[in-house]
Amino acid sequence: MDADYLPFHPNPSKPTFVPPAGAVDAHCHVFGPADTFPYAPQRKYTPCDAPKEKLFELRDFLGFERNVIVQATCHGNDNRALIDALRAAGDKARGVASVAPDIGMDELRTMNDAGVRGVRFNFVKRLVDATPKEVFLSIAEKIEQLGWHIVVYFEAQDLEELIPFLKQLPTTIVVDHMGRPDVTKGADHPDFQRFIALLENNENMWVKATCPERLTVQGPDYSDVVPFGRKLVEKFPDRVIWGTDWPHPNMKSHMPDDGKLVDFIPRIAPTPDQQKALLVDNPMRLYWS
Ligand SMILES: O=C(O)c1cc(C(=O)O)oc(=O)c1
Repeated sequence: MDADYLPFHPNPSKPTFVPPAGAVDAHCHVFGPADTFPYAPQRKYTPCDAPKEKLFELRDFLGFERNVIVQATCHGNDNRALIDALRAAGDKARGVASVAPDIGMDELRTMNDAGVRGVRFNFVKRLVDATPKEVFLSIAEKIEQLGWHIVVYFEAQDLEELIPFLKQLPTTIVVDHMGRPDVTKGADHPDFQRFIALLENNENMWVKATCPERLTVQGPDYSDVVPFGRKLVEKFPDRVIWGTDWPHPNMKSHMPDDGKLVDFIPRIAPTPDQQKALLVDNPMRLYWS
């Protein structure tokens, strides 16, 4: 583990908010264990181990029933830890993989049988080296045949340049972590309004109302992130999903208490209908239908 790497919270608090029956933690990861599933040589960080057993324990403790496990960049295109976790969870988990452009349809079908339903395209420069757009487009063509979708992780300042590429993708697209807005600019700032307009004009684009702990500048009550999450839930009630982002890679300012992250949900989705759509209906439609 990197010297300055913060491990996940050792004893998260029990949330006050009780998720509705069938709730899905729709963005989380498994790391290693390194002696069984080594981290990728080309990784840009070395995390602590965060095995599937700990993820499933947290799922039950927080009151969720299912996970969508997203391949993290520390494992590169080696999805073995993800597949292992999916096979252990059976119908309680689905996955989003990271694949190389030369992957065959047989291997994709095997991943689909294990519960993979999407691939991830990462544009965050501190996490990955750039991938040529045509490489991503060739992967998109293959996974479209399986009915999979594409999760995209980018920073707000890169959005403008990415829009033409995003419009070329033939599948549903799910944007990680609210598109990482600069919360100091406020939810009415043109930057976030442009992101809202992009989703309004592209019905195939979904968004994750996740990671207040990464976006806040005020600190662990995350109040400066509430307006952003609430706006997305109000504008896109049937295209928004939520997740813990456990085990929270690369956190520097603090390590979030996962119970407190769950208590963030009613602040951005105040009504039971919004909570059911965010936590059950939307992720079930995207990953279990
Ligand atoms: O902001 C991050 O550092 C981060 C990294 C990864 C990953 O390494 O895959 O995934 C995330 O959802 C967030």
